[in-house]
Amino acid sequence: MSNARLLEDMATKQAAILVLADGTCYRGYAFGASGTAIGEVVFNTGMTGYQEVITDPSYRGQIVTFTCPELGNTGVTPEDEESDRPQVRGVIARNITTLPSNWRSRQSLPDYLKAHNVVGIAGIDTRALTRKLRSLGAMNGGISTEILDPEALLAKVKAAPSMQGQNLAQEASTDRIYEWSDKTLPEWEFVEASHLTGASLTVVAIDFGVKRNILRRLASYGCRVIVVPADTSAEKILSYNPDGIFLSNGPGDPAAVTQGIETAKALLEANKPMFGICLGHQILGLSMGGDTFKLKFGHRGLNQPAQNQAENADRRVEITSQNHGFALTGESFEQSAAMLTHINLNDKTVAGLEHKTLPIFSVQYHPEASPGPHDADYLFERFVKAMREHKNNLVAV
Ligand SMILES: N[C@@H](CCC(=O)O)C(=O)O
Repeated sequence: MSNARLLEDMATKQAAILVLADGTCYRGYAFGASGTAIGEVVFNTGMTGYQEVITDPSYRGQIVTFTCPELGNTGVTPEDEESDRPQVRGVIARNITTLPSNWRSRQSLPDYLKAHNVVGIAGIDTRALTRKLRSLGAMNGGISTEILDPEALLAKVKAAPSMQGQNLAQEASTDRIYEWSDKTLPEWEFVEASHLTGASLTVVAIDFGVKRNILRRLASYGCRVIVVPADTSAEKILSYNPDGIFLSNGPGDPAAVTQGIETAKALLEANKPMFGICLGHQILGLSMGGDTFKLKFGHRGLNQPAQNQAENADRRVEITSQNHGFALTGESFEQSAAMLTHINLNDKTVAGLEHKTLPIFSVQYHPEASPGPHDADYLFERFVKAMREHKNNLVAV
C-alpha cells in the first residue's frame, strides 16, 4: 500500500494510537473493537497464519505486531482456530484487508475481532516497530481508540505488570476434563501405518493453554486423548492409567506455574512416556532441575532453526514454528537427569531436552506447526512409538 493511500485511510478511519513503555507513540487507525488494550508487545515474523496466532492461547496477555505487511486476506475460518476465540489482547498491523478472498472464510478479520472485543491498530510500520523491539527488548505497550493522549495512555502502560512472574496457564486452561474428539478431522489425516497405530493408547494431555492442532496430531494416530485442567494432580492423572502424558504449550512465565512443576515432578516417578511442547517443555525442564530466564524479545515466527544434537541425527536442522518469551538455561542441566537434544541456532538457546534414562522428551518449538513448517512433525510419531514400546514391555514382563 502506498503512503498516500495510507494517509488517506488514516484520514477517513477512526484514529488509534500505540504507546510503548519507553514513551514512543505511533499513530494509526482502528480496526476490530474500539477501546484500550494494554499488554506485552511482541512481534511475530510469520508470513502466514495470523488467525492461528490470534487464537493461540500462548499469546494471552500480549499485543502481537505482525511483520507480515497485510493481515485479513484469507478472512477467518472456524476450522482454523487454535482455540475457541481470539486470545491476544490486541493486534498491530501494517495494513488490514476488510474483504477477504477465500472460499472457506466465514468472517472478515476486523469483524471477528470486533465480535470478540479485541482492539486492533493498523497503519503502523510494523517492521520498524519490530526492529525497535529487537534492539530494546519486548516491553509493555498499549493501543487505544479512546485515549488518544499519549501521556495518559503511557501512565496506564506503566501501571501494567510485567510478563515475568505471571502464571497465566490456569486461566488459559480448560475448567473441565474432556475427551478430545475432532469430528472435523478428515479421513486422510489419520496415519495409516499399522505398526504405528496409536489405537488402544491413552494419552492424558495437561492443558496449560493447549493448541487444538496438538490434540489433532495426537488423535490422528488413533490415540484416545483425555484433556485435563492445568491444576490436575498427578494422582488424578495416573488414575486414567495413561500410556503417555503430554504437557501442553501455554502463556505466561513458566517458573510461576509452581503447581504444574510439582505435578510434573511427581509424574516423573511414574516412569511413563512424557512429551512436552513449549510451556510443557519448560515445565518438564524445571521439574528436572533446570532454570528458566526471559529472552530479550522472544522467538515468534515460522523459520526458527533448531539443530538436532543426536549423533544419529547427523546434526540435522529443523526449521520450526515458535512462540515463546522464556527459555531454559542450558547450564542448569549440567548435573541434571536430562540432557540437551536440540539447540536454537539463532542464539544457541535450549530447544529440546530428553531424560537420560526415561522415555521423556520435550521441545521448545511447535511440531504441530499451525502455522508453520512440518519438519518437526516426527516428534508425534516418536511419542507414539515410545508409548507403544513401553506398553509392549509392560505386557512382556
Ligand atoms: N509462555 C511461555 C511458553 C509459550 C508456549 O507454550 O507457546 C513462553 O513465553 O516462553
